[in-house]
Amino acid sequence: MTDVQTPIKDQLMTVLACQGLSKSFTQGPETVDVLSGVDLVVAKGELLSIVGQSGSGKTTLLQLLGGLDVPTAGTVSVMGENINRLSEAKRSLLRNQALGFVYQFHHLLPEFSALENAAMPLLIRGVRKRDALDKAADLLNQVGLSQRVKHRPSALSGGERQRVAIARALVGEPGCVLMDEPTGNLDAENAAAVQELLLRLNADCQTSFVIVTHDMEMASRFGQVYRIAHGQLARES
Ligand SMILES: Nc1ncnc2c1ncn2[C@@H]1O[C@H](COP(=O)(O)OP(=O)(O)OP(=O)(O)O)[C@@H](O)[C@H]1O
Repeated sequence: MTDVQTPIKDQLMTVLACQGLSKSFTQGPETVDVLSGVDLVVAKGELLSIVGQSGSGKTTLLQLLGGLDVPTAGTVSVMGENINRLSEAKRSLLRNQALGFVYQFHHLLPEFSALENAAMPLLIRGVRKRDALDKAADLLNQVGLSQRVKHRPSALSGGERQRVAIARALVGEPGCVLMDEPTGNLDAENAAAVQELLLRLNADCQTSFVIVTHDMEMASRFGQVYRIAHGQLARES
């Protein structure tokens, strides 16, 4: 289903969009309005970073954009499909094919190796195991983990686990990758290598990136900077 309010040209170019997105959390007698009517359009090949104070709603927005949480109001569309109107099975398929994720908790599968974890989106998609593992090995190499492919998550450091999650997010060549503090746990050298990899993929494959970061230097390298404050998302001038 396509969004009838969006012109055809924009639909073709838009990989991810939200309109009037609101989210409130209720705990006991208190309701907190975290997001209040957020609009965002991510075009194919666009690099975009989101900054804001701790607790301002950055992670909440990424969760909603990735279809991992349900908005109180508003819509999220991925490749023109309103994800909250899809069945769970169709939403999972669309997420697998169109999006990559690096969230703060990396959700690596503990019983699988780094290589298998990184290959997981392709294995789920039904890609031949040998091809999936080869592609995953290439990405792990690019994030500096070629010596750790057989390790399980429990035998990896926090930064290494983060890099496995980055390889997993990129392995399926999604149209758009959502990243929550992707270099937060990394030393300067590895953070720089990851940034270069993301920028290269953006240039070579037209991958779009939405990156939440506290690092203003990284934000400024990642295209347009948006700031969340008081439930609103605004472009930094
Ligand atoms: N499941 C939940 N139930 C209740 N409140 C929640 C829930 N998830 C988030 N919140 C609240 O929503 C607000 C925004 O949280 P969020 O994690 O999106 O902030 P953030 O900008 O990502 O912060 P940080 O930079 O510290 O990671 C916070 O005040 C948080 O307490």
